[in-house]
Parts: sequence; C-alpha cells; structure tokens
Amino acid sequence: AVFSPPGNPGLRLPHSVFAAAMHVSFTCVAPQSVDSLHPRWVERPVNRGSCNCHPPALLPRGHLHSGTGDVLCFVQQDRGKATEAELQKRYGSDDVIFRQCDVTDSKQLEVRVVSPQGPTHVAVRALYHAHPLSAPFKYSSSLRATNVMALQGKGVFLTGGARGIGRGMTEALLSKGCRVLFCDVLVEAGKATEAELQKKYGADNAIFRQCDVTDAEQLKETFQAAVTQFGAVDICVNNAGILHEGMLDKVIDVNVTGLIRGSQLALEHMRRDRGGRGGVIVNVSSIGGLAPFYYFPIYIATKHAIVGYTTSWAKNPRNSEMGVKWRVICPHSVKTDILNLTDDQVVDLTDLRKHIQKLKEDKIMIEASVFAEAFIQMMEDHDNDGVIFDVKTNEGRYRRRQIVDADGVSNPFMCD
Ligand SMILES: NC(=O)C1=CN([C@@H]2O[C@H](COP(=O)(O)OP(=O)(O)OC[C@H]3O[C@@H](n4cnc5c(N)ncnc54)[C@H](O)[C@@H]3O)[C@@H](O)[C@H]2O)C=CC1
Ligand SMILES: CCCCC/C=C\C=C\C(=O)C/C=C\C/C=C\CCCC(=O)O
Repeated sequence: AVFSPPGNPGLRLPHSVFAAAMHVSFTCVAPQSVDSLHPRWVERPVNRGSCNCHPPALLPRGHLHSGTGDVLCFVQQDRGKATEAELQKRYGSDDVIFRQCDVTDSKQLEVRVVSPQGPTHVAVRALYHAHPLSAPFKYSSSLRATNVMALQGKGVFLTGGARGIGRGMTEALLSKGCRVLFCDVLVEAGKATEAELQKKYGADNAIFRQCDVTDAEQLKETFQAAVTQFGAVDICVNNAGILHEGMLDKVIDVNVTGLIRGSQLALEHMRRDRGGRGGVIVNVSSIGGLAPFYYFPIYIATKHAIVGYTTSWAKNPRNSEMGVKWRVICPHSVKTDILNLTDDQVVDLTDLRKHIQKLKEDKIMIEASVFAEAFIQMMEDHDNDGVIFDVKTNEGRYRRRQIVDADGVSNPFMCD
C-alpha cells in the first residue's frame, strides 16, 4: 500500500502495518527550512541505504556506521566520487559506495544502486530533486533489520553540561532532536552555553539549571524540573566529575555519590514496572575506571566505582521488565578544562604534563565534539548490549570491537 503526502502527489510512500514484521523500516523526513537551506546539504545530497535519511552532511561525522553498507547515489559523477573517497577513507571502502545514478530513471535506480554484497544487503528507493526546497520529503528504505533508538523528541537530563564533554554531549543530543535540561555549578558558563544552544535549537529545548550534584535536594528538584519541562526524562547522563587529589570527600561526593543519586532518581522515574516509560541511564567514568593510573589514585578509585555500580545494575535480570538500559562511558583523554591541573590536584604534575603533551602530539587526545559523535552512535545503536565501543579517533572511525560478556552485560565501554 502506498500513500502520497499532501502537496506531493508524485511521492508514493509505503503505508503498511506489515513493515515491522518484514523487518523493513520506512522513514519520511521533512527537513525544516533552515536545515534544508544549509549550504552543505545543497552541496552534498546523499541518499543512503539505511533507515536514516536525514541530510547526512548535517549529521555528526560518526553517524555513518562502518559495516552498514551505505550506497550513495547522486547524479553528478565528480561530486559523488569526491564524497565516496572522503567517506571511504573514514569508514572503509566496503562500507560506502558511490554509484552515478539519476533517481528519476527507475531502471538506473534499480540496477545501479545495489551494493556488491547484493540486494539483500542494501535496497534503496530514493527520491531527490535538484533543489532541496522542491523536495520536502525524502525517503529511503533498507532491507537490513536494524534496531535504532530514535533520539528525536527524547527528554534528557544531563549533569555537568556547562562545558567540556557534557556540553559536547548536550549539543550532539540537541542536534538529534532531543530536548535537554543540563545542570552545572558553573552559573556563568552554564548560562552562556544555554544562550548559544537556545539560539540554535530553540528556547524550549536547551535549558540550563544551576545545581550542585552533591546536594541531594537540589539534584532531586533539578531532575524534577526536567520531568516537568519535557513530560518525562528518557535519557539521564550523569557526567559531572572533578579531579582533585587534595579533596577526598569532595571528589567522592561529586564523582560517586552525586552520580549514584542521579542514577537512582532516573531509575525510579523510568521504571516501567512502576509506571514509568523506560529509558537509558548513562554514567561517565573514564579509562581510569578500567585501569590504574598513578597520577590520581582517588579519582581513579571513583571512576572504578562508577564502572562497578553501573555494570552491576546492567547485570540485573529484571532490566527488560523495568525498561531501563545502563551504559558506562570510559573516555581516554579529551581536550577539556579538566586538564588545567595544579600541583595539589595530582601526584606528579611534572610527569603528567609530559604525558599530556605526548598524548596531544600523538593526536590521541580528542576534541569533546568528536567524543560526542561516538556517544551519539552508542545511543542510537540499540543492539549494543555487551559491546565495547572502540573509538579510533585518529582514523575518524568508530567500530564495535568485541562482546564483553556472553551473558548479556548491558555496558558498552567507549574507549579511545
Ligand atoms: N577530559 C577527559 O580527558 C576525561 C574526562 N572524563 C570525565 O568526563 C566528565 C566530564 O569532564 P570534562 O568535560 O573533561 O571536564 P570539565 O571540568 O570541563 O567538565 C566537568 C563539568 O562538571 C561540572 N561539575 C563539577 N562538579 C559539579 C557538581 N558538584 N555539580 C554539578 N556540576 C559539577 C563542572 O563545573 C564542569 O562543567 C567527568 O566525569 C570526567 O571525570 C573521563 C575521562 C577523560
Ligand atoms: C595523561 C592524562 C591526560 C589527562 C589528564 C586529566 C584528566 C584525565 C581524566 C581521565 O579520566 C583520564 C584518566 C586516566 C588517563 C590517564 C592517563 C592516560 C595515559 C595512558 C597512556 O598513555 O597509555
């Protein structure tokens, strides 16, 4: 069965209740005027053989997955080839393929837009008109059964979002259509971030609240503010963290107690068996939650605690009944203000500075925005229980590495 959207009689979209049973997903997207006028979208129209057909040029780089067999088609040979070369460098030559093809010619479309793996791998029916404004609907479908979490419209509560990794994740979530309430102790930075993000994503979607995660009452009120604002919190990101070896209690209060309280609030709110609508709880640990580093033992202890706490919840056999997924993220080194360390904050600052310098020179240290791309990939891929995400940023490539635990641990680690 097909239907044509109003105002676009030439476009025939599938309209079938059997789509899910056939493992076929259909998407129709109506880009907003600002997005569709984006110069890069005009330059690089790409129809993909996956279920997501947002303008890819507007998506974070990490959005295109490796191994998903995307076929791009475009009428202009030179542009298509350039795009293919760029994407193949990033995702591998088997994963992204360009074919010159005029989508107004149905024969060309059938024959050319088929990957070397055959039509069971990729099937594309794509519509593209030369000017984006003349094509308010774009549509593609895929035979691949994927389990993608749609982030559009999700309500998010995130701590420590005024700057750094938290800000990066906030912006990435907003760019996917989430509505985010982020909190922080830094009021000026929080307000400045809020103003910038509201301009881009709308005043109702990016909201800052001053909140110290070590204050249980404040945290509860702020979480509740997100529930009130968005109707529900679907994603809770406990990201706030500090590194200071001279402040034992504070580091534990922020990194462990604050994070656990945030997780508890989210779990109680999300649990389907108690009237909630489910969700995902993401806790930010560190590579220092998986291995020892002598520069900051207290900090490392707190990050191990986060991994222990989150993976223990992830083991709960009742998670599916509760409808709650648990994720723990373990970044390696990301360029943020946490690096601005003083002598009393670490065990051996001189040595650590050399180490940081080396990580920068070797390009192992990554930007928060790059980290956020991998985070989005993890959030969208709902099939990743028990998977380690290996973020090879030097190659600009994100890939699944190995199954952590055969009995279904729900904790992909994201490591650089
Ligand atoms: N940058 C890196 O290389 C790595 C960072 N991490 C973790 O990532 C998370 C984010 O850190 P970055 O963005 O790098 O540092 P950052 O210092 O730029 O950001 C941390 C944010 O948390 C906020 N915060 C601190 N205490 C708070 C409290 N009591 N209540 C509310 N907000 C509070 C800070 O004001 C700041 O905005 C932290 O948990 C950190 O441990 C983990 C591994 C590596
Ligand atoms: C060298 C460390 C750079 C970053 C220091 C500041 C904050 C780090 C916060 C983290 O959570 C990271 C924790 C541990 C990583 C420490 C060292 C990594 C070096 C590993 C290596 O080079 O093999």
